[in-house]
Amino acid sequence: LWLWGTSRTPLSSASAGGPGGGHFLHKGLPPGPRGLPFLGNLLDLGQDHLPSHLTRLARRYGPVYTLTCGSSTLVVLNSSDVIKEALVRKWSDFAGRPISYTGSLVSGGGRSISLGDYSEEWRVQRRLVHQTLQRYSHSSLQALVRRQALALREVLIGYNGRAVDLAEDFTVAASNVITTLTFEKEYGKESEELQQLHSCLNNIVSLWGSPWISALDSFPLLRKLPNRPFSRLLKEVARRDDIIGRHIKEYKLRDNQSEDSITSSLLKGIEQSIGSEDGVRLTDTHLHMATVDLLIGGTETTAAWLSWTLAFLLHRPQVQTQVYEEMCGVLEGRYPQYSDRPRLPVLGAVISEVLRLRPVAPLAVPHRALRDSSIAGYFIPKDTVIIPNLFGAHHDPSVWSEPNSFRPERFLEGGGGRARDLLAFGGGARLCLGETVARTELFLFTAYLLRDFLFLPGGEGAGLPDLEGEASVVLKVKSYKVIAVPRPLETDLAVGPPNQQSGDTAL
Ligand code: HEM
Repeated sequence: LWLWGTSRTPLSSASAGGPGGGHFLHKGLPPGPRGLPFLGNLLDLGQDHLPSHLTRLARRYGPVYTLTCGSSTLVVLNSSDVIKEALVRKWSDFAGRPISYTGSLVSGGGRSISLGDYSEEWRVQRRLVHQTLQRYSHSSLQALVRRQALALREVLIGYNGRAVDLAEDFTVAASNVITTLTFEKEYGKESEELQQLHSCLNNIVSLWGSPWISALDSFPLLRKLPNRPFSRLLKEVARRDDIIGRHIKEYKLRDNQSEDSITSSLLKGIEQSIGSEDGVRLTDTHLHMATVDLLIGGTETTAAWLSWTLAFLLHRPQVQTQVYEEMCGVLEGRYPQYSDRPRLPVLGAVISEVLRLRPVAPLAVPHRALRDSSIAGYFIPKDTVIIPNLFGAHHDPSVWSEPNSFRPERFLEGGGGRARDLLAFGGGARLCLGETVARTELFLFTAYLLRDFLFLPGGEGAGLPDLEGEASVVLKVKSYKVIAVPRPLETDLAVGPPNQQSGDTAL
């Protein structure tokens, strides 16, 4: 069950009909599966792998359908056409976030970028962070990611060919990119400070996806009953605020603050907004919550994507060889730079295909209709919650041939895959704020890893990773082990991974 927030959409009496035998909820709203009295479609929304379940419902009810849950009305979008119509073409109608009781408690009263509703204050906060990220991307981002990629290389060499789960190492690498961006701090894997920060942020994300907490938004009466997961969530939020508050305080006291860090840029923005006449006044809470946004949005996502990439490459080792050979041919022994992308199309195709098959934020973040509007000709009343099912759009058989197979070649010339139908970062006013950072990381981390190591399934008789994964707010691969064999420095193209499996991997 996801956090939908509360929609105030009026529900009129239901009447049977609509494609796939769905029922109509509100004059003009898209039809959808019939729900239970009072509970609505709670059972659908409580499914284990929700993105897959919503995708299956789309086969029956079409690319746009309605679900209800308590007092919430949700419209689920399942194709790239309808998602682009709502998020990009009609962005100003659908740029809101659900008004949510629990969301407000975890986001400093809605002052975070990801959960804050669309407002002038939100726009200024988002613009400041975006501008700083763009400036940083032009100046220091590559060097920062390269440093982390080389640190990761040392960690992998230290494993000495042992079978290991790399998920935590990927988290440390991605997290160091963000902590450097925000308050110029890097950590080792053993750092207690880092462990505390991560356990706290991870707990918040997993509790946030828990049905016991989502239910508080859809069924307000439940707020009066004791709720242990909710009490834990509030405790973790207090711990998070304490840790981040301490970091910001330390940063403010430092003499040598970089002009480019998000914190110094936001501090300047706050100062300026205090004297400005446009009525927008940013506060320390905006700075605090923007830091939380970047840490939560920028760590587990990138780390999960790296784990997915290795998992798929273990299933199709010949693709790993192709990427390696391509780099050997183009780079002549040097490490890649971001500007090498056009000359490394196979690597680019792998990145796109993993983003397609496993968009790590599979249902994006719920949107809210700011006014009455329409999608695909259906009437969408103000305050309806909109769920962009990116996972569903990326598995749409009318757009992607063999949608369940890992086939990077579809993104090579003549392969038929259209990058414009990829929506892993969302779109419009709520487009992922860290897309540039993420794309630099995906490219450089993957290129460095595949240039320096041959990855093999972990240990004698080890099976290949499970590719279904576990879907919560972030879509993660189940834990698996891998062996990283260092490549010879002088590239030997004759040596590639053993051909364990040929042909496409049907997932
Ligand atoms: C593979 C990596 C990533 C993917 C696939 C991804 C995807 C997404 C998606 C789908 C959304 C929701 C868009 C919507 O609401 O329609 C989002 C929002 C966001 N992402 Fe990312 N993301 C990634 C990495 C990052 C990184 C590295 C950062 C930070 C540096 C970041 C920061 C954010 C923030 C702050 C938002 C909220 C934007 C808003 O509400 O205006 N993400 N991301």
